[in-house]
Amino acid sequence: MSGSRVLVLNSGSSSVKYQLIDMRGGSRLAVGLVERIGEGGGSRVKHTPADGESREWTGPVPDHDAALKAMAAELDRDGLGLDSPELAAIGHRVVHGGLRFTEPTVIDDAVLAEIERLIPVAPLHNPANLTGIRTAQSLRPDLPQVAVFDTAFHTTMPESAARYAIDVETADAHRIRRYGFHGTSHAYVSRETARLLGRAPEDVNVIVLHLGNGASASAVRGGRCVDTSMGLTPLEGLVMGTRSGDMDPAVIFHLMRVGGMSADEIDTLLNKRSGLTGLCGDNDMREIRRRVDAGDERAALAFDIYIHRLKKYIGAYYAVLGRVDAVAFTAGVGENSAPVREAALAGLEGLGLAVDSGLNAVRGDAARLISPADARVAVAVVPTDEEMEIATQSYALVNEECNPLLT
Ligand SMILES: Nc1ncnc2c1ncn2[C@@H]1O[C@H](COP(=O)(O)OP(=O)(O)O)[C@@H](O)[C@H]1O
Ligand SMILES: CC(=O)OP(=O)(O)O
Ligand SMILES: [Mg+2]
Repeated sequence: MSGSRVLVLNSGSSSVKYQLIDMRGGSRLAVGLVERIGEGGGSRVKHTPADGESREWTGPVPDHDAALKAMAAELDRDGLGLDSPELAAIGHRVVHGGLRFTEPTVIDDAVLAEIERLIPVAPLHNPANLTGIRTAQSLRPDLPQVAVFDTAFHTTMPESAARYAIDVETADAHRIRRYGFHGTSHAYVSRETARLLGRAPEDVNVIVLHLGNGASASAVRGGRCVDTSMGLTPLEGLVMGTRSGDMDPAVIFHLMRVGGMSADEIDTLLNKRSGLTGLCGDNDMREIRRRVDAGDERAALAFDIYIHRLKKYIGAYYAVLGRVDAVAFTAGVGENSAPVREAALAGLEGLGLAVDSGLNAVRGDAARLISPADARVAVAVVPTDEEMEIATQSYALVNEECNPLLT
């Protein structure tokens, strides 16, 4: 293998994020985002080459295939086209890998079929991931395509955390268990937190709070995940932008029997019209905080419900781990919202958890501590970098596959 560049694709339900990374030195040659895919003329493309101005346009991007072609055209304009011999691999974030995929995997027809089979348990994500892979294959059929699975990091969870307390035969027949998601981020952030503390990951217990549009918490003991808040699908756990997180499953029967709703309608309700959006009409934490500060009661209640759930998980994972060295906040909300971080830990001084309000208010892109100097448990803001992690894992895998001494 001669090339040293990896293109990373993170295809979501209505967006594609991409980065072209040179693995010699780890520099990002281009970073881009196609969002609001399929929303008529309202799609937006933003492309930033490392050595040039950002380009931004809005216009029709009808589907994920078109989004990837728009990305390819933007890369071409910078002389970074997909036909470059410098490209060593394309790395794809794939959300659901079931139990089969515990490691990054070179994609072949059997891998594609398995990702497709898992669509019912990741209906918002796996279809977009598949389109990303198929379009990338059509653009560069000769290049290794690598899948890096959100579920992989969580496969170390013990059965006591991974199983639901339902009839074992029924669960096994349908492979119903807790898989967990955002694993690439939880792995990266827990490792970076150990580095920030100047300790080996094997010696550190961390509660990672990945708070983006989708949100999940995990308990990481010595670098291995022992529990996480998402389950069979990315619907369980924390209150999210548009997803409900935990609730009594009987709500679903009630909505069917008494509310006359179909399974598909309830699926849409819980995945797309719930969470912060369902509670107050907004899913963006910036807007919610603006409304809270202006005295909006619905936004204030939505914020309180979000924080209450988060605090419950922090307490639960404290108990699961027994000893906690650090709590790490990451992703869009975790990295940027000082009010969320402060409220989530308020009143937990008895657990050794506290936030220094001066440090918490400082903005920045680097991993940093926000707990008081004498705190028993470190509290950190650790920006996640799923793309670099996917690129690193993909590049390592294709190099390994090319090394005759290793095969
Ligand atoms: N400056 C900010 N302050 C508060 N929240 C923010 C800020 N910037 C982004 N966010 C939140 O982060 C969310 C997006 O997080 P991100 O991790 O990018 O999500 P995803 O990867 O799921 O698209 C937004 O919906 C918004 O709620
Ligand atoms: C798994 C998941 O919820 O991903 P995202 O946060 O990208 O929607
Ligand atoms: Mg994300």
